[in-house]
Amino acid sequence: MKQNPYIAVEGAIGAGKTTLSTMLAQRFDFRLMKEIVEENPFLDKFYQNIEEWAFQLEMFFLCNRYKQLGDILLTPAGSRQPIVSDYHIYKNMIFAERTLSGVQLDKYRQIYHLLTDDLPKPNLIVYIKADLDTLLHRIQKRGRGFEQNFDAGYLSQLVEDYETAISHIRAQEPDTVIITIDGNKLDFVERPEDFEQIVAKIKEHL
Ligand SMILES: Nc1ncnc2c1ncn2[C@@H]1O[C@H](COP(=O)(O)OP(=O)(O)O)[C@@H](O)[C@H]1O
Ligand SMILES: Nc1nc2c(ncn2[C@H]2C[C@H](O)[C@@H](COP(=O)(O)O)O2)c(=O)[nH]1
Repeated sequence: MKQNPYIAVEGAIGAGKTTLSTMLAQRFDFRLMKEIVEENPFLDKFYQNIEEWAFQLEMFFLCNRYKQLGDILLTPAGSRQPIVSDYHIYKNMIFAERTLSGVQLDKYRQIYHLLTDDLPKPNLIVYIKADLDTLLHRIQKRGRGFEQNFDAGYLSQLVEDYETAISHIRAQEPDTVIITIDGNKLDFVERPEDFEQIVAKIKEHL
């Protein structure tokens, strides 16, 4: 990856994406793209009734991510700052395939492809792979009101969905480097040496 570095950090809810991407942006002096969570008007309602609110929520995430990425990525490549983002655009499909069905999913898929097919993709993905217990613990630690009493079944399905999605990206985007890190063992928050290990792996591809 010599030109236009664009790193996306991915992993299931609570894996540490925002934390790690913030640390990486600081370390490499890259532009940080963080998704909007607290101002999302549908998340609270969604967790109270997934079926009722899923379409509005998925569309909101899709439009926000498209706007945020498009504003930055659809500028001439030469003038673009290196980027680290706490999501990959495909995250939309991971969630939508889980929360939507029937006509709504069909329409969502069409809109997703229309909006995102021409967006430049990251050249490097850091995939934080963590098991259910670790994720539940971190979601609790984060302490967002709407995520308390989190449905372990939903999260467990998402953990599997992420595995499938990473395999899909590996097949569809063969030029993308994917670095998988063990989110159960590596504690980049508390142990500087763990963070340095991740930085060193990324540097091999910069
Ligand atoms: N490797 C880690 N070790 C310990 N705590 C972590 C680690 N990564 C994240 N955390 C903590 O877990 C919570 C969720 O992290 P966050 O970055 O918000 O995850 P995500 O963006 O993937 O949902 C935060 O409170 C964060 O400080
Ligand atoms: N149904 C969806 N939920 C989403 C999506 N993106 C994020 N989220 C939820 C999951 C968390 O409760 C919260 C923050 O996400 P993190 O992955 O940063 O923990 O928002 C989505 O596309 N669909």
